[in-house]
Amino acid sequence: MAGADATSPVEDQPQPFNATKLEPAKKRKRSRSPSASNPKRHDARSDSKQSNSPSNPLKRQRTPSPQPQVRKQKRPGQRARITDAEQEHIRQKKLEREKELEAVVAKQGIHDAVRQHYNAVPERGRDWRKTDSRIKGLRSFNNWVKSTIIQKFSPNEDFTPPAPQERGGMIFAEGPSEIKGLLVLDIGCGKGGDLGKWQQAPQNVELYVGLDPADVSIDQAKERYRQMSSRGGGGRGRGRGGHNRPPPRLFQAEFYTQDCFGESIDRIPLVRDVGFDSAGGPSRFGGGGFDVVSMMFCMHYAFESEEKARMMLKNVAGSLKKGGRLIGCIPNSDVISEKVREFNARIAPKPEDEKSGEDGEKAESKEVIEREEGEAEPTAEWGNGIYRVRFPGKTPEDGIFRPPFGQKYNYFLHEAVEEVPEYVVPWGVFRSLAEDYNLELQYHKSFDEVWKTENDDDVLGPLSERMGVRERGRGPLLVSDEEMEAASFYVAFCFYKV
Ligand SMILES: C[S@@+](CC[C@H](N)C(=O)[O-])C[C@H]1O[C@@H](n2cnc3c(N)ncnc32)[C@H](O)[C@@H]1O
Repeated sequence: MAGADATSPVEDQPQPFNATKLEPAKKRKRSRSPSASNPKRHDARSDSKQSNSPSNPLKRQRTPSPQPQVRKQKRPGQRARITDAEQEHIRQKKLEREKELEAVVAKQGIHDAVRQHYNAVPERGRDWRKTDSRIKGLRSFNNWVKSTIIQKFSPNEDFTPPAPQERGGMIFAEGPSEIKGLLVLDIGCGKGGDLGKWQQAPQNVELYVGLDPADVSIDQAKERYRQMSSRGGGGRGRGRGGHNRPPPRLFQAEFYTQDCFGESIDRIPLVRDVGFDSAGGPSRFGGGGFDVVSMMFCMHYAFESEEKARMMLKNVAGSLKKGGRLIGCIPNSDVISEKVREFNARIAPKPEDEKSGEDGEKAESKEVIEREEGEAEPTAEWGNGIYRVRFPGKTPEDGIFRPPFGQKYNYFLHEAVEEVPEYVVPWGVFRSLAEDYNLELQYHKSFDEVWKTENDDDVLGPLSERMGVRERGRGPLLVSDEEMEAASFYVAFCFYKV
C-alpha cells in the first residue's frame, strides 16, 4: 500500500442499499457494456493476444498502454522556497529512514519489514480519520472504491435480491433472505477496515475469515469485530438501508495471523473446513469452499518473487469454489511504467548534448550537470504533497520490468505509510499467471475510472455522498486534486474462478 490505511469503521460504511439495483456479478458479466468491462487502459487486443499465447506468463509481458494524460509536474520555483538547510534536513531524515528499513530488511527480510511497519501504524479512531486527517478525502474515496467492488462482485450467481417494496418513497427489502450467506476470505485484512463493508454487502455474509501476518493488526481487527458485535452488527443506530430496519445479523468472523504469500493457508483448520483444494500445480484446482477472496491493497507484496506470487495464487485458487470471485486493488503498473519512461527520457542525453563542448569533452545532460559532486545518481521518483513513489536503483528505459518479479520501489503516503518497500505487479504478467490458476479476468479499472463510471449509479452515487466522497445532493467532490492523483495510482479488479 498504500491504501491510506484505507480502513473505516462500521459507521463509515454503505447504509441505504437497494439490492435490486445491482445484478449479481455473473449476471452482469453477460449483459455488461463494452465500456464497463473493457476500460481504455486494458487494451482488448493485447489481452486477447495474451490469452492465446503459450502458458509461460514471463514471456508474455505486455507493453504498458500509454497514459492518456501526462500529469502536471511540480511548479517550477517551488523547490527554491525551501532553504538549503531544510533540504539537507529532509534528505538526512529520508536517509535515516531508509537505513533503518534496510537494516530490518537485511536482518529479517522484506516480509518482516512490511509486517513491522503495519504493526506500528497507530489506530487513530474514526473521529480523527473523519476530521483531522489531511488525507480524509483519500481515505473516503478508497473506502468507496472498495465498497463499490464488494457491492458489484460479491453476490453469487444464483443470488436473487429480495423483492423491494416502495413505501413513502423509500425502498424496503421484504424480510430476511433465505439464501445461504457468503463465505468470504479477506487476505491481508489488516485492522479489519472492511468488516463494515461486508456487513452491508447485497448478499448477507455468513462467515468472514481475515488473515494477515501483522499480529497487532489482527488484534485490532478482532477488537473492531467485537465492537460491531456489541452494537448488534449495524452502524450507529441504523440498519442496512438506513431506514431504522434492524441490521442484518452480524456474520461470524475469525481472524488469524498468517503469511499468505510465503506459505500455504491450508495450515489453518477453518480454511480446510470451509474447503481448500491443495492439489498439485496450476490448473488442477477442482475448487475450494469460499465464495469470495478479497485482497485489498496487499497483493503487490507477493510480487517479491515468482515463488511468492505463485503461492499467493495457489492460496486464492485453492480457496475459491468454481464461480467464486477474487476481488482486490493494487498499484497500477501502467502508471508506474509511464512515469519510469518519462523519467528515463528526461535524464537521457539530449541530441545537442552529444556535440563536443569547447574543451573537447562531451557536455552532459542538464540533470546530470545540476547534480553535485558525490551525489547519488537520480532515480525514478514522483508524487505530490501526500504520496511519493521512489525507485532505489536503475529502471528500464521502456518501462517494462524484467524480470517481472522483485522490482522494488518505496512508497510513502502521508499519515499512513512510511517508505515501505513494495513490488511492481506488471498487470499483463499477473493476468497471465492468474489464468494458469483458472482465474479469468472480469473487471480491471483504475480508481479514477471507477469513479467516472460509477458515480452516477443509483446506489453507488448516493453511497459516495454518505461516505464523504462528495457533498450531498450531487455536490462537489470532497477529494482534492492531490488526493485524486494519489488514488489514481491504483486499479481495482475482479477475476472469476472457472
Ligand atoms: C495497506 S494494508 C491493507 C489492509 C486492508 N486490506 C485494507 O484495505 O484496509 C496491506 C496489508 O497487507 C498485509 N500483508 C503484507 N504481506 C502480507 C502477506 N505475506 N500475507 C498477507 N497479508 C500481507 C499487511 O500486513 C497489511 O495489513
